[in-house]
Amino acid sequence: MTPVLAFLGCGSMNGSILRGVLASGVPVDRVRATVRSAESARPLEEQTGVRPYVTGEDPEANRRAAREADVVLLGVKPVGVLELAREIAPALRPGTVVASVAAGISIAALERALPEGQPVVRTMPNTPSSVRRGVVSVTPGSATTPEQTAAVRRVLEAVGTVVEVPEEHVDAVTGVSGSGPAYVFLLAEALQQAGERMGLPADVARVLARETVSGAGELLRPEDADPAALRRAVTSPKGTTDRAIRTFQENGFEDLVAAAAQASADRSAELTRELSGD
Ligand SMILES: NC(=O)C1=CN([C@@H]2O[C@H](COP(=O)(O)OP(=O)(O)OC[C@H]3O[C@@H](n4cnc5c(N)ncnc54)[C@H](O)[C@@H]3O)[C@@H](O)[C@H]2O)C=CC1
Ligand SMILES: O=C(O)[C@@H]1CCC=N1
Repeated sequence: MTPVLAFLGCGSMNGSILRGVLASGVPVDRVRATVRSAESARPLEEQTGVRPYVTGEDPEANRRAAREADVVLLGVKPVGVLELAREIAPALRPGTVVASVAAGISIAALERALPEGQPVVRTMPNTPSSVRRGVVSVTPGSATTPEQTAAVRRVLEAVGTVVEVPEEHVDAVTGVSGSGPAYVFLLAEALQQAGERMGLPADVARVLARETVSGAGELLRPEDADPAALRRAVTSPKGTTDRAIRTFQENGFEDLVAAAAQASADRSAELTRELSGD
């Protein structure tokens, strides 16, 4: 039997996982969702068929969804996660697994906010989950059994690739794949701007940039795809790409990407100190 999944706080990230889960064939009646207002509820219901519980109309909304769930996914902004955990604590059954998608909320902090022994899984997903092309890390809590971790893995495997990591690696995962889609979109924006600067009409530059980034992504899709080999296949010796790649490298492209990923990871660690108290 498919477990009942409750998406508490259904914005960008939890909404992406919810959409991916439904696209994988999980029936709507196995899904619960909560949002704050009727304005957010309407588009979610229209797009997914899930009728969310609205916290602004029903103060019991989060507890109601949590009570009905086998797996709860906490999807509010980091600053609200522990408060939400404390709010739903009285409604949880002992075996309900509480998964958090939040940056900066440690397993210890989450466990302190929940009833003793409550199974917890910390995850770091990304938004391509909505089209079932996410990649997500999972880290089980101290009271979480392998079966309970497997239950969360099954939910997330429906929306992408799952890796299990120790908690000390979560900041780095955040720097690479949690924030990573934004780096790729930034590249698409920059390519579009470059096209426009060279005189292309905006609509042409836009389609060239979008299709280049998403088409290149498709080539990377097979498990054995090698980005360096794919790059070499575009790069003729002394040709146009060779000149462009040299320009990237002479201007510190790899170091820039490493610094950006590190900045995301550092912010994740900083959030943990600010919000989790450990
Ligand atoms: N956006 C992303 O690409 C990623 C986000 N995350 C994590 O996901 C979490 C959510 O981030 P986003 O989805 O970007 O933010 P968001 O603002 O789009 O979504 C949060 C949603 O929760 C709702 N909400 C707030 N308080 C609530 C409450 N008490 N009860 C019910 N709903 C409530 C808000 O109205 C909003 O719709 C964060 O903790 C973030 O660290 C993790 C990985 C990637
Ligand atoms: O920007 C953020 O803080 C969240 C976490 C990873 C991606 N988005």
